[in-house]
Amino acid sequence: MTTHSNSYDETTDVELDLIQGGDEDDSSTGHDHDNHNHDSHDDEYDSGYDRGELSTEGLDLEERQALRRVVGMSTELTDISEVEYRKLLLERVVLVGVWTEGTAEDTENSLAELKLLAETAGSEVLEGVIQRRKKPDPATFIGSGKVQDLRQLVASLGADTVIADGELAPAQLRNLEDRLKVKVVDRTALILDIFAQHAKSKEGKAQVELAQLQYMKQRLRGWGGNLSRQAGGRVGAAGGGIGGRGPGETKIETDRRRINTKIAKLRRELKDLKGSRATLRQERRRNSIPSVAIAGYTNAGKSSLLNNLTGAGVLVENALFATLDPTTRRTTTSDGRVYTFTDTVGFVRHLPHDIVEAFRSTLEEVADADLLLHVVDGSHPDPLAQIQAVRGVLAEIGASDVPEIMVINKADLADPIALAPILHREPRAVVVSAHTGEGIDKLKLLVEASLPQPDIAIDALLPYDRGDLVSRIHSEGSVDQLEHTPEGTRLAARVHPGLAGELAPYQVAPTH
Ligand SMILES: Nc1nc2c(ncn2[C@@H]2O[C@H](COP(=O)(O)OP(=O)(O)OP(=O)(O)O)[C@@H](O)[C@H]2O)c(=O)[nH]1
Repeated sequence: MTTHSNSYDETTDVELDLIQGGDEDDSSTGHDHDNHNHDSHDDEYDSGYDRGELSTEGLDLEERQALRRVVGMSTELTDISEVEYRKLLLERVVLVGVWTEGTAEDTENSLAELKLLAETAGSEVLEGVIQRRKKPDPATFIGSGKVQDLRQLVASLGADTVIADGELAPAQLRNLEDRLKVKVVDRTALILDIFAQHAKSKEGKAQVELAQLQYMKQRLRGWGGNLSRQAGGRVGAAGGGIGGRGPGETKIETDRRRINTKIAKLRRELKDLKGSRATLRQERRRNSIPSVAIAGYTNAGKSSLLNNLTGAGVLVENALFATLDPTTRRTTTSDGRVYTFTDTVGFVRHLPHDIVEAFRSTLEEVADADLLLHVVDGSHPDPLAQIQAVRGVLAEIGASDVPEIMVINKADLADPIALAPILHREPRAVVVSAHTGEGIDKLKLLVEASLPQPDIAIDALLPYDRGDLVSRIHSEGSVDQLEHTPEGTRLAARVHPGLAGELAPYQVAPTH
């Protein structure tokens, strides 16, 4: 990403324009690998089309009326072209970050990622500003002088939202809103908002709502008397724009007690849902079906990899956090043993703690797995930072001990020279492309070799009415010899302990 200023002065506040509008070359933003091209102010709404998120179906009556008021039309919503519609729904956003540690590039990468997050949430990013400071200003995040500059910038661009690249304390948020006169959102609220948009299952929705309520509860006091955050109060992709989706103002402004009651109710619901998920997992475990979890940074290509490995047909989107609900697919090893792949929620730098907590039961899929495929986007400018962020979350959910294979994806886009340091550090890494299929066979072999092996030798004679056990030996174990005798099927095989127990009555030789 190109910046307008090279003068990173340690002592003074330096403002960097990161995201350039209008005529600037988009390649300068350094993340065109994602095919996002939203920098222009006046066109380019195409990636929204790709994600198919322009459906007007989700709008309720109030939103339809609001939209009609805005365009001054008495016709039906469907008369408005999709592009017009999209323009009306976009929040016009200015990003602001504080560079306190690391290199300028780290801060720029973080802001570039914030831009993708904002676009995923359905915003149009007009400008990005970074201020060099020793630490964020406790009152206003950026220095008070810079707040004035930002206010002018916001006014001149006609922005309606400012997104801070960090988690704002309630007072910082209130002060910034007071001074900037527009809505202010932080990175955490933005991520929660994306999760709210993408949650599909009952469990996913409950998890997101729980995380949002926790976030809001801590900020109850900070929000009194500020700009309205009434859900549906402005035209937004799903009502209310960033920070307005999910539980709206009505819930927030009542009182802490009501929020606590709701939190308790959600926790109970989640406990029940967790129970059924655990039963399924136990069932898999009882049958000793090995499980492989696919984890990694958001947009690394986890769903694409699952599709390539299993033909799962899972939706793949060039959007952050497209998958929130775990998807499990069965597959077989080359010698016919059944095992599963589970694709789960993507990770991101500074994944809000409330999210990790709320998604704990989902993330336990990863902690419980026999093997972990850690997918890395090999074409990303800073894959090592992503690897670090993922490992941080893995540690937080107790999954550090799960044996891991690192899968460096998007080999078709990646620069082999840039991958060298990762391959050096991660000797078990496999380079693949979920798109071209490069490296996938090698990965499959490595996965098969890393699965827990059935290791109890049996020699059983199974009567012909126990064909069910014969097929289980085939799918769960490894058959060495098979013979059809007048009394039944005689099998020498290696199986897992659970199956060995069930076969005990049919043993013709002691186990060893
Ligand atoms: N060129 C290229 N693009 C890929 C490859 N694998 C995935 N992609 C693209 O990367 C984007 C993200 O892919 P997904 O499979 O949805 O990634 P994910 O990790 O499941 O994403 P989240 O669910 O958002 O965390 C999509 O646009 C894919 O088409 C690859 O091997 N090569």
